[in-house]
Amino acid sequence: MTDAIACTGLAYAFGDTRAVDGLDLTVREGEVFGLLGPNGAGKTTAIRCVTTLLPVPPGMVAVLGHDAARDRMAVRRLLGYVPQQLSADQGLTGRENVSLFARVFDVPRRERAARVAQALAAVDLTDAADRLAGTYSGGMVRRLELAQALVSAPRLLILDEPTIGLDPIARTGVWEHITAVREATGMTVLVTTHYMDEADQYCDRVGLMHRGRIRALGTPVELRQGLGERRGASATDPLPSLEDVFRDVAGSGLDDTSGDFRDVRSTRRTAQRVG
Ligand SMILES: Nc1ncnc2c1ncn2[C@@H]1O[C@H](COP(=O)(O)OP(=O)(O)OP(=O)(O)O)[C@@H](O)[C@H]1O
Repeated sequence: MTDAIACTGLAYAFGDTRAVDGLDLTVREGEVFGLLGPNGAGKTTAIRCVTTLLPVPPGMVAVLGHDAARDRMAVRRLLGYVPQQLSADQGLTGRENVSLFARVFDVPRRERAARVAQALAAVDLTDAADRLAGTYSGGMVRRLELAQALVSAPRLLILDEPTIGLDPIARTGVWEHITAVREATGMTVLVTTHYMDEADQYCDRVGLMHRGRIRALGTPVELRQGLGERRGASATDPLPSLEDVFRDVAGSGLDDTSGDFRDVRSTRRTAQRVG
């Protein structure tokens, strides 16, 4: 089976900052894969390389068998992307927002209305579809963005911190919709999150990224058992949490020196606008 994403020695630098530094990563078709890591680990940069928004040399990134450098348009057609920054226009209704994406992604004119309605229904926004997005709650806005990404029926859905700034109930709502769409369509989902409990509950596999590379990879249970064994825990001891694994891998990455001004500013701005 072709992998949904294959990154081989992926590297990307902003000046002297090596944001992604030799990333090897395979995401299998049909799985929900969580990319975790402290602020500044390189998650968003890696995602932007996969989505072709940042240019990479041939051979570093393939999406469903298409090289991101050689076959950029094919890659773009296969994926739906919900960035950290909000992409919905608050002056348009939910339906208008999704229709705009349908046009941009060349959904055939005859099918457009039905596909827009289907995408809105998939995220439970049918009743609110004709209200201005500016009147939506934070959770509804995130679901609307999910509908925008789904309307082109992508085979790979990429979500950068889809639940940031949401309350626990809205977070659960977003995840339940992601899970339901994945089950209905079999699409692959790559998601970044800082919420370890979400990764533990909803991701089939997770990769912990630190300083531009994957430092641990596996199912949440495998990673938690692995840490338990390294600590010499007995079979009856409770498993360490995914957060313990994260601290073990990222170590100093979780102290006050992780990330920089830009990271804090962008995270706050996103959280404020969603919340
Ligand atoms: N446009 C840019 N210009 C300069 N440096 C950048 C730019 N984008 C990212 N960086 C730097 O690259 C590194 C990786 O950033 P990136 O946003 O990929 O991390 P991240 O893991 O997504 O972080 P977060 O969890 O805060 O979103 C950081 O040191 C960041 O400051």
